[in-house]
Parts: sequence; structure tokens; C-alpha cells
Amino acid sequence: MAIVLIGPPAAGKSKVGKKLAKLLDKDFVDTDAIIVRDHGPITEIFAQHGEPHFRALERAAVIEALRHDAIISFGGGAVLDAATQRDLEAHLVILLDVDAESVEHRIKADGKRPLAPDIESWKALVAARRPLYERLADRRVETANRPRDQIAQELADWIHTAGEFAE
Ligand SMILES: Nc1ncnc2c1ncn2[C@@H]1O[C@H](COP(=O)(O)OP(=O)(O)O)[C@@H](O)[C@H]1O
Ligand SMILES: O=C(O)C1=C[C@@H](OP(=O)(O)O)[C@@H](O)[C@H](O)C1
Ligand SMILES: [Mg+2]
Repeated sequence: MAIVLIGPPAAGKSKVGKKLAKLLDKDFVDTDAIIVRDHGPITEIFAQHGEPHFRALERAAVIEALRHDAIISFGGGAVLDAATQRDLEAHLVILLDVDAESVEHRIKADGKRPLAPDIESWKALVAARRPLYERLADRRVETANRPRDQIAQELADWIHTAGEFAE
């Protein structure tokens, strides 16, 4: 079983996932990193081939990632795929969440998300996905105004206590 981090763009899935993997001494896999490794920068994929093509590459990255007994950070839209939604039933799924006010400066700071270049598009994207994120998650963690180390440590403690992650 893998531990999968899902949630809105810039919630911290990639950064917290990496820290969590270190704390649990597990491998770390990021679906966006697989896509970039095999196909180049995400902004270029969106610009040259559009979102449906990106989603197809992302589905393949999800299949590869879920083969690993690892901490896996999904891209924010990976859960839109129906087959991925079904696959997640076999794994521990954690929703890293954040509100619009807190995420605004994070988005401005990196500016590399084609579907959420500004806070208004982020809000619309996340409002549409929120029911899906909540339905798929076994646990939800708020990340606003909290350091990433603290979030990762809380998750590691919970996973150990719950004993839900087979060693
Ligand atoms: N808990 C946090 N507090 C403040 N900034 C954060 C936090 N988590 C992530 N960030 C910042 O938000 C941006 C997105 O983080 P990232 O891990 O790439 O998110 P995701 O993978 O969910 O899109 C980065 O610039 C990161 O430094
Ligand atoms: O929400 C989305 O649709 C996307 C989120 C991004 O990943 P992060 O959630 O890691 O930023 C990346 O996969 C791509 O830009 C599309
Ligand atoms: Mg990410």
C-alpha cells in the first residue's frame, strides 16, 4: 500500500511528501516529476499539446507511481481520472488542504502552474474539485499557517500510531 498526497495546487503535496518520506524512511515519488523526466516541463506540455494530453501522461505516471511502496505526491488534477479514483481505494489517501487567502502568496511566488496562474483561477479550480478531494481522502490536513516540517511530523506520527502503513 502507498500513501498518496492529494489536494489543491500549492497545498504543499510535493514539499511535505518529500519530508514525510524521509521521516518514514520510504521512497518518494511525485507524478509531476515522472512526467517532467519523461516528457519535459509541464508548462510546455500544456502549451504545445493541451490539458487532455497532459492528463493522459499523468494517468501513466500515476500507474507507475502506484507500483511503489512509497510516499506519492500527486499533481492537483491527477484525481480527476476515473480509473485513478478507483485505484486510490487500495491506498491511504491524505488530503493536504489550504484556503485561498493562505495560498495566494505561494502561487505568486512560483508562477508555474498553467491552470492556476492567479488566485481567481485557483479558486474556481479548487471549488469544482473540492467534493472529489474530500470523497477520496482518508484524512484531511490543513496546511495554512503551518510549517511544512510540522505537517510532515504530524502525519508521520499519525501513520505510526494508526499502524495503517504496512512496514
Ligand atoms: N506549509 C507551507 N507553508 C508555506 N508555504 C508552503 C507550505 N507548503 C508549501 N509551501 C510553498 O508552496 C509552494 C507549493 O508547494 P508544493 O509542495 O510544490 O505544492 P503542491 O505540490 O501541492 O503544488 C512552494 O513554493 C512551497 O514552498
Ligand atoms: O491542479 C492541476 O491540475 C495541476 C497541478 C500541478 O501539480 P501541483 O498540484 O503539484 O501543483 C501540475 O500537475 C499541473 O500544473 C496541473
Ligand atoms: Mg506538486
